[in-house]
Amino acid sequence: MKEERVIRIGTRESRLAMWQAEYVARQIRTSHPEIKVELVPMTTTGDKILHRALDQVGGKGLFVKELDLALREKRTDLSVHSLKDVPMEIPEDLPLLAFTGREDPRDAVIFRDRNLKEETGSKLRIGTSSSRRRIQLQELYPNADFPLIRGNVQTRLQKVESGEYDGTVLAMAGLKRLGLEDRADRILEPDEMLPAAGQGILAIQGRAGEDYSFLEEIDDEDSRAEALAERAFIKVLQGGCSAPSAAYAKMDAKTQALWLRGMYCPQEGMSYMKGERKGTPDQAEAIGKALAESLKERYTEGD
Ligand SMILES: NCc1[nH]cc(CCC(=O)O)c1CC(=O)O
Repeated sequence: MKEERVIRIGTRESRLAMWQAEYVARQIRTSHPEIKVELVPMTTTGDKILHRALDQVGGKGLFVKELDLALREKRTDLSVHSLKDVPMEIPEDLPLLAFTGREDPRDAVIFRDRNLKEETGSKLRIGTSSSRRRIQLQELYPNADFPLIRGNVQTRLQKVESGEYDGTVLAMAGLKRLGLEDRADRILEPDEMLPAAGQGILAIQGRAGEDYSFLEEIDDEDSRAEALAERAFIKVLQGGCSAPSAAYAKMDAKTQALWLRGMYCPQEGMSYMKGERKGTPDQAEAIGKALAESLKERYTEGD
């Protein structure tokens, strides 16, 4: 008798991370009913340190280290991540194998009271821990304060509900996955708030040199091109890891052109610059690099 293949998926324990891992598990089971898929939930260092901005305690890598170790020790076979939390440098032995179809890439503002969304001139307290969100929010709510807020999606929503903050910003992708999209009081279009690289896409990571052909049905070509362009852009600009940056690429379904928009700001407090560039999906990384270089150049020329 053929032995049953078991695939164990490592995931963070938050409700959002668990939903995402279960989503990938379901997709594998659907396209490969012969495979048994199990989740292996883990607490990561990033989840334990809740009182400081991530920028200050080591960045995105904190959410990934424990999952990487589990893959290397073969306690798991795959990790599922929100691509936006995956560092730009990936260890060679643990490649990203597949990218899921993109969920809503936009951000949304959630207010204590829905009417506050019109109060663009008021001194609101809008909690965020992301410099990308903060510097773009400043344009929309110029008189607001942006105190630090940490915790998972539900915790942040509770902190707004309790009145600790007047509002916060969350990704639509997370809200939708958790069935909380009703909470979005003001959805921000990419022109108003350029998303983080990878926002809305799930990345599936595994060990180099193993057979992961069962992921073929999951891997989404458009997401892959968008992810590569966005991440190539950020990689060029990542001098200090706390530099605010944003990148959003979109495959045009009709023309099959790949559009990339990016934001560059060398350091919070300095002015930022946005630009865009178009190409074909096979040029994804080149487009990202080229846009980053050109924004850098324009910036230093004082344009
Ligand atoms: N930093 C936490 C995080 N990582 C990914 C998402 C949303 C889901 C996604 O982008 O796919 C969130 C929550 C948020 O920023 O609101």
